[in-house]
Amino acid sequence: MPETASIVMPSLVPLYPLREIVAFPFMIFPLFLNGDELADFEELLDREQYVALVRARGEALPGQLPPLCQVGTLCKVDQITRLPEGGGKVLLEGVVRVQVLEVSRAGRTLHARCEPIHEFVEKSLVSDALVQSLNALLKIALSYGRPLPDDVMKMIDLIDNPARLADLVALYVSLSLDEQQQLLETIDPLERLKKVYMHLTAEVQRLQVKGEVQAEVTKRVGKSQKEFLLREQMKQIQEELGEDDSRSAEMIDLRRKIDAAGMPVEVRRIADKELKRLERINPASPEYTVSRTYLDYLAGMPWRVATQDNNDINQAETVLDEDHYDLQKVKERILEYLAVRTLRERMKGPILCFVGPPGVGKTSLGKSIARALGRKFIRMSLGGMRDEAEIRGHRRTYIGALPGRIIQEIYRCGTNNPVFMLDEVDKIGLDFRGDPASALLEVLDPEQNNSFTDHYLDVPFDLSNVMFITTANLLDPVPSALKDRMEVLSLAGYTDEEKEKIAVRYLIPKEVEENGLAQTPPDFTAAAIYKIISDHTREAGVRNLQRNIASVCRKVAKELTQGKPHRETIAPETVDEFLGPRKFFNEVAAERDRVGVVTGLAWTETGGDIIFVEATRMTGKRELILTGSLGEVMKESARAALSFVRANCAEWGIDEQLFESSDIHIHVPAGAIPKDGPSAGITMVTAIVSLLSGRAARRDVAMTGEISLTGRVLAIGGLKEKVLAARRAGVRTVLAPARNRENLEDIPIDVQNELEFIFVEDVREALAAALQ
Ligand SMILES: Nc1ncnc2c1ncn2[C@@H]1O[C@H](COP(=O)(O)OP(=O)(O)OP(=O)(O)O)[C@@H](O)[C@H]1O
Repeated sequence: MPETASIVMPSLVPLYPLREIVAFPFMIFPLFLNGDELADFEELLDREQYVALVRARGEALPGQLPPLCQVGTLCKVDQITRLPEGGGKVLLEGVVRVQVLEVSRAGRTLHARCEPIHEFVEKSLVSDALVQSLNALLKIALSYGRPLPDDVMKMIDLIDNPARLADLVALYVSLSLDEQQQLLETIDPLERLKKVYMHLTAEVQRLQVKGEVQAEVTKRVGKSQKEFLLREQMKQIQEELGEDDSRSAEMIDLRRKIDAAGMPVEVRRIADKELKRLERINPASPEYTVSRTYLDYLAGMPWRVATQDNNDINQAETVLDEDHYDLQKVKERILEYLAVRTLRERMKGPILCFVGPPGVGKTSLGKSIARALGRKFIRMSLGGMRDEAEIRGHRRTYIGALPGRIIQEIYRCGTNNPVFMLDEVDKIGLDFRGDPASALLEVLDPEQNNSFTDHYLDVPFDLSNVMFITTANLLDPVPSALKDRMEVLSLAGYTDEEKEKIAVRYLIPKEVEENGLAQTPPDFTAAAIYKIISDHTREAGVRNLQRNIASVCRKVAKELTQGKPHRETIAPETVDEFLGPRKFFNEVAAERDRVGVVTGLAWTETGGDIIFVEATRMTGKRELILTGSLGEVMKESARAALSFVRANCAEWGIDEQLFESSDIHIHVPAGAIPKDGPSAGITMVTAIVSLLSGRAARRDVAMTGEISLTGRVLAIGGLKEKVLAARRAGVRTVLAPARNRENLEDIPIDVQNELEFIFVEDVREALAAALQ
């Protein structure tokens, strides 16, 4: 590169106006010219080696000089290359700044009288600091992505002349043509260096902001792209590690399931997060199974799957009638319930609760409701449930944790609006592991169950479309908070006649079909059915009746396959033959009347039953002994009975002294079965009076009623069940509280006709009727 000091300027130099660039000293640059321009340029040079390149701020007006700047750069022409497509490339090298003193035109060429601008730089602390700062700043710009060729960077490192450094760096800072020209015109090198420094600082700031914006944009826009890339990379890593494709296939499958599950947004977010976690877990670790099972549950829950309801009430009525005999009141109430549900889209209505002894059709009514509505049916027993987690599930932090039974059943059934029958709400327990009843309340309460949160699932699931129905054998033990939310429908039990009809219309066809006898159905005679009912079953419902019919059918099937003659008719003798000796006897009819033994009527889980209250007396010290698994209430009613008899003993000719010298023992046999309730009061009074007065009690008179200390007889519950039990046991007369007279209408007419009913207000009336 020529040194500026060595240049001897000719008096006139060719001048070439530049429009698109500003030429700087030390700059090596090409100038591309078309054919005409090249011809002009060559004419201009006319064997000269130097040319002054000066910026023109616009086109020349005809006959005038172009508007030229005052400062330009004297350049050396290194090479002219003609290009094949026409025109050419002139390679130039900046030598020195020149001040243009005068311009002259000769034809199409310009010449100028110029003066070189010599720069003298004295090195100083300021110039050193500026050079260093500029160097450092350049490196920062470089780190922000400002492109700078390696050799230029090296060159910059070597230059310690501020004037040259300023000119060189100026070439690599983004500047407008005007800014470049200004720099060219700044003669003081330190001043120029400062300006370059300012421009570079501004550029670094721009780069920094641009970098931040870009990073933000990349973060947002590129997230999915990044995920894609990462996933691809992971796939490659897995392949290299030899992990087979089945895992990625499993993930794809799981993702597809999650996509198809129709989860609410919040749940979807959790599922996606869990899936990402799963992808990172080693499939051999137990954690993998835990996470996988959880995702299976999330994806498998019927978030949006529901069956279409059939709202045709007439059709529902037909289904209920098809499946069940009688039960008019209950069916009527069910239909009303369904009708209201149809009219009101989202009924926050009561939960139906079927109460009654086993085998009266509670479960099968639930099934029929599901069939009528076209919904799926789930049945779940709450009996003996003590742990809240059985309903609400365990948190996933527990090893082997699973959702509660409610969510499990919904998951299994695959729709979010099944008919869900919760059996035995009266048997639900409570202990240190929590209160399942309160968890159940959350499930059943229409106010809260649209966001039921199972501990395992840990996200809310809407149970408000589920139709819950509960069943219980007895209503009393049902927790009152639950009772409040339920509408109770009682199913009391059947008379023998009803049972016979149920057998003929429903149970026998069902069992015949079940046992493969549809082609050759045996004909059960009415007498045979009655025989099964009275000799082989003692129940309020028809469960055992169905079992015995099934047993008969199996035996017929066995004979048929053994090639024995086909039994076309099942007569009472056939029943004897197939089912063996009778299992139940008419205790009451068979027994003789005794002193101190009285027939009572009790209401138990299995319906009504007869009990015997026995009283006996020993010499002693006025002690009352009570045995037979009696509950507290029953014990109290025994004490009240004794007090009443003692207070009024003269009425029945009993010596008061007898109480002073006696211990009285009251026992209620079937001692293993717990008994409770106040309704045996009247029976206890009768047993004590019978014992102490020596008058035998009529065995075929059965009684029920609570007593007050004055002898008033108070109302009791479950009269229908008790009456049916009395009839089964062969009782002829039923003594009941006068206040229960209205319940008589629940009792079938044929039963009413068969039994004598005595409604009493005072226990004395009962004594008169029962004692001989
Ligand atoms: N009124 C009826 N008409 C026709 N079949 C009946 C009737 N009542 C009961 N059944 C039949 O008796 C059988 C037992 O009934 P189900 O299982 O519904 O009793 P449940 O009351 O639910 O007993 P549990 O309390 O033990 O669950 C079923 O096969 C049912 O179809």
